[in-house]
Amino acid sequence: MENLTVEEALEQLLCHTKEIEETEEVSLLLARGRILAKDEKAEFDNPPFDRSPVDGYACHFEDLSEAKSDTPVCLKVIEEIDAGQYSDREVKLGEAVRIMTGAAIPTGCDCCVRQEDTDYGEDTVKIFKSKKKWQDYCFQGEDFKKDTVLLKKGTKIGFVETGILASMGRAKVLVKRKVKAAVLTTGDEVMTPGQPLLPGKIYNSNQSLLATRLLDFDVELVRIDTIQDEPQKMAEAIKEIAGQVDLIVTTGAVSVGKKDIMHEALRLIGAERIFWRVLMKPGMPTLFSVYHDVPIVSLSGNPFGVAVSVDVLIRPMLHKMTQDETLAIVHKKCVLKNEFSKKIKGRRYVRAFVDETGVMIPCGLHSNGVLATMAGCNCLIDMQEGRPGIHAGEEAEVLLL
Ligand SMILES: Nc1nc2c(c(=O)[nH]1)N[C@H]1C(S)=C(S)[C@@H](COP(=O)(O)OP(=O)(O)OC[C@H]3O[C@@H](n4cnc5c(N)ncnc54)[C@H](O)[C@@H]3O)O[C@H]1N2
Ligand code: MOO
Repeated sequence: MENLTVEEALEQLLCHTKEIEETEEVSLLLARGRILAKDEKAEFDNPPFDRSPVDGYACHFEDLSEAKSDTPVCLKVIEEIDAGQYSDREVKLGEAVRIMTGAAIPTGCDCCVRQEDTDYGEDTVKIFKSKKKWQDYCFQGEDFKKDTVLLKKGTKIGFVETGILASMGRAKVLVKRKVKAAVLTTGDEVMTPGQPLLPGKIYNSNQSLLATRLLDFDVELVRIDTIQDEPQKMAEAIKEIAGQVDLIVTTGAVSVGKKDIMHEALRLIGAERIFWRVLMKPGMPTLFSVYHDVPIVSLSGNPFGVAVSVDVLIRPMLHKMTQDETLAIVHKKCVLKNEFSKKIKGRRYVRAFVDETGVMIPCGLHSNGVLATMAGCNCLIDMQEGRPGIHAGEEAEVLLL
């Protein structure tokens, strides 16, 4: 297949993408960003006991009905219970316990009084304020009740979820295994940053850009490499890594030049060629193949093409593999704040910045080989074919990055 629309290309990409079924247990502090592999149900009430929300005294509300600042009620203090301690003693009418925030309230008590409303007494205490039944009193299970599903399978674990899991007593958590991917860039003209630049060369920006974006999507990068522009070398690299990954992404060498070696490399290993060329700018010459059930997405070499294709084409595949809802593409309609006067021949993605006031296209060059003007951008404007440019005040379809 050739010259597919973005939607047709996505259909093919997703048709060759499988959900990851394997799970693994990870310790809670390493669970950030992972996807829960099963529902997490509470095995006990939390808190597991009635507790005091104040530093003060626990007692019977009935005893305090007449308590006022000028006519305090005096109660006998029978015990002190600090947080972490537990008492079996029953508190009777006329009695109180000294209690600290978070400590278990003993039986008999039905309210707590903050110490500022007392004389801080040790053996007896004067209380200057009346209370309602269960006032300043936290019940067992007010956070969660035994047998309640607190987190559903498929939830992405963030700081709140790790807190909830910890309060459930989990030291380890069952999560989906991460997607494993390899990033292979081509180009005899590219050099690894950090070396002095030689004539005719440029630095390899695709590798870092792509690897970082895949890390944003919580992908485990099993191999990141630069391969010479020789079909045999690329063929070997793909063969070597295919058994260890769920996805291979390459950049460059997919067009029609003499050194566009991806076509030959994939032929050499007998990969099934699914499609070539997607009707979009940038990223038009994208080539998609499958080798031993592993999808290989070969993106064009232009860095802006890579930046667009990783979100437009690869992100939906990762969404399917992980079922991570945060990877679902979000489209929004926004008002354009400035002008993009180029006539749109085919479908085009334009770098832009969106906020609550609208969407703004950066000035400077918008060529597919130009990455620098994308700095600070947080979205792409999805411009449909045939649109005669787009003007300030018009509505634009935005894809959030
Ligand atoms: N005669 C034709 N020429 C071209 C066509 C065409 O249809 N007929 N299509 C053009 C389009 S559109 C694109 S996109 C490019 C795609 O070419 P490739 O995907 O084969 O990519 P390369 O030629 O390898 O590289 C393109 C461009 O990007 C630079 N590049 C490559 N890799 C990196 C990297 N890792 N880091 C930074 N920059 C990289 C490379 O030096 C080139 O400048 O083909 C057009 N030509
Ligand atoms: O499709 Mo290419 O990335 O237009 O320049």
